[in-house]
Amino acid sequence: MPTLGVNIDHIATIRQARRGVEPDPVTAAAIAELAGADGITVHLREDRRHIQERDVRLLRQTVRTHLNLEMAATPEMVAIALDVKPDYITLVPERREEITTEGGLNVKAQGDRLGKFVHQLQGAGIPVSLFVDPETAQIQASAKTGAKFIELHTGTYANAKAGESRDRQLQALTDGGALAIKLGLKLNAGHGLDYRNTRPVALIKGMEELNIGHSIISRAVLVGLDRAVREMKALIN
Ligand SMILES: CC(=O)[C@@H](O)[C@H](O)COP(=O)(O)O
Ligand SMILES: NCC(=O)COP(=O)(O)O
Repeated sequence: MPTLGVNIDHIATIRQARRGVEPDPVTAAAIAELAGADGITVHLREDRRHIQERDVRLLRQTVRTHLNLEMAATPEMVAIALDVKPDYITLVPERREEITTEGGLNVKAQGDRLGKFVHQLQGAGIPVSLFVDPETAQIQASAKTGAKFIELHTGTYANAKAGESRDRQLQALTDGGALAIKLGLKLNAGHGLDYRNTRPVALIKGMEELNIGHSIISRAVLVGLDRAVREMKALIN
């Protein structure tokens, strides 16, 4: 069965709403690890909307499992990554105006450019994963870059209506996973996975790690609310 990488970006999103110090994603990472997370994932976006450089540097010192740094393929981000040295890097596409990641990298069109980043990072001892849609051409192009992993973008599957449409997306993930493994790539998946749609993806043959954030943090807020209100009430009375 795959391991679970917990994405803690969404803790930082709440912190950044007030530009304050809480909730601290570094503390969240430790709690996630104590609960059994196999890895911690953070996406240092170019616009720094949630995770900050300070978080990544502290997490590098505190994470006891493994640290997956998601980032855009740019010279600025590569310089940070080479300095911090996460356990692996996932290169993702970024558009400033997007609410969340909307799809995979176009490795087919940008293979040479991405291959240079892969070479530089892996040459420094940091394995690289490419975040791609489950499409044959993208997976074949990913293998050609020399990247060790791909992460299949599960967002389209997660957003599909349950039934035929979702089944088609699951089949695309299954076929994409089989191709990746045939080409010698290690296989991760993530984006939009939740308590209802994750199990079928976890069962895909050869799946190594699922990176899941938004649904876990959303549930944490709701299951933790009862206790938080009771604690405040006890303090007031
Ligand atoms: C690539 C990916 O799927 C994650 O980075 C996810 O997008 C994190 O959440 P945000 O899109 O809110 O940064
Ligand atoms: N790469 C996917 C990820 O890290 C988590 O995505 P989400 O569960 O927050 O949508």
